[in-house]
Amino acid sequence: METLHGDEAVGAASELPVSACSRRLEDFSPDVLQRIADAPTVVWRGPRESIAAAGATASVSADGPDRFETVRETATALFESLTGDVPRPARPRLFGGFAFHDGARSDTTWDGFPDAWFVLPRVQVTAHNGARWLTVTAETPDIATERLDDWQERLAGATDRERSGPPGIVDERRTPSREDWREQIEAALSDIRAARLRKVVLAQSLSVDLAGPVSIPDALARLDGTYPDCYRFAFTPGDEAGTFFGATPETLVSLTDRTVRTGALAGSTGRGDTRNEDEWLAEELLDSDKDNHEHDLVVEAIREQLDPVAERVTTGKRSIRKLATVQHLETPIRAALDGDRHVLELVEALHPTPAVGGLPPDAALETIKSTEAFDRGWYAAPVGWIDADGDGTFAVAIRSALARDRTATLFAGAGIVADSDPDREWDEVQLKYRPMLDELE
Ligand SMILES: C=C(O[C@@H]1C=C(C(=O)O)C=C[C@H]1O)C(=O)O
Repeated sequence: METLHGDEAVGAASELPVSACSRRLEDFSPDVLQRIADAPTVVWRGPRESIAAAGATASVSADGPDRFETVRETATALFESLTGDVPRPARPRLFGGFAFHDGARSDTTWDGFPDAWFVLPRVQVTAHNGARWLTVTAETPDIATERLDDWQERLAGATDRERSGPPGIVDERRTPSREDWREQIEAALSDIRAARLRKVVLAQSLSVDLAGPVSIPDALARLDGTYPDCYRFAFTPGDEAGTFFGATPETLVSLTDRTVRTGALAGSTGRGDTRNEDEWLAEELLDSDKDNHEHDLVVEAIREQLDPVAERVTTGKRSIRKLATVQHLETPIRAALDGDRHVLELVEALHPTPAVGGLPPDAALETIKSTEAFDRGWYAAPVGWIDADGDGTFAVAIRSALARDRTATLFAGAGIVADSDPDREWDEVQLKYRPMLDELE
């Protein structure tokens, strides 16, 4: 495996010949690869396609503020040296993600997850529109063909097994405590009143000890059922790193050719126990000045980032996005770009949107860093894929957890604006833990 780091990455990648080949597969269970492959592994499931991948023909990691550019340049060089004819849905892609902050780490929770890490998998299984493909990459066409035969056999030979349930939680630690949270929110509110901030998204972390290890394939299978229109993802960069997984409703950006799909998702309430209560909560959210303000800031910021690179930016109708435990205000945003751009240029411009960061961006990031007593790592940061055309899809990695051995760390946050109430925001964060907690307890 070729591991490329920082500045060396671009030169090394362009010298690396890579061959890809692919074959249609008959029926097999989509989570087989995850169960039988060693790290690194990746799972990426969107509403329209489902991908599992393993091994590394090449990988790139980068640190610091240049991490987007390093990955973009390395990816471009790597794809230039890629040969082989593969049907579009099965095309080889680089999968990976970024850390939320570009500064130094404040603890060891995220060891094994660089500030940026992307992998060109050796083996990739793609399900799209009812068809399945096995794609492999290798240093030479001969090795690729051998690998294709080998993996086809291994996948066909894997037997089904019983699914396990959630492992169960034996202990938990919350950061911050409820009291500290109140103080943090009050401090943010006073910055908002003093006009130093307009909005800041403050997060919490919940570390749990488990009665046993989590089965990520089984957790994802359950998340598929509960969150079919979310991005379900799992990244395991190495043996020791653990797995960062989740089911996020939030698209950061999806680029196909010159068409950008994104959206604002901000402003939250719970789900009702009855249909009437649920509708009442939705109406209240649609009418809430506080939530509409919180949401407007996100729409405005995304439009502002896209305007300089777009011929046209269009904003759709604001509506309610209902998820199993929360409902959000959502506005779809589309843009037609004024020229060819790499998806990572857009990722860099958009991350973090005020849905997970705040406004003004620098003041909000400083507040987050000085307030949160844990490292966000990859939480609320971009995760997704890039292809040879520079297209790709990135989601915002919320509703997520980092699982390692018999522990897991969950993360969730809430947007603080004038009129936010610390106790309501606390409750909102607890609802946002639910998707991951339900997989653990
Ligand atoms: C920050 C999170 O969610 C974000 C914050 C929201 C809000 O404050 O209303 C809603 C959706 C997300 O954009 C999270 O789930 O951790």
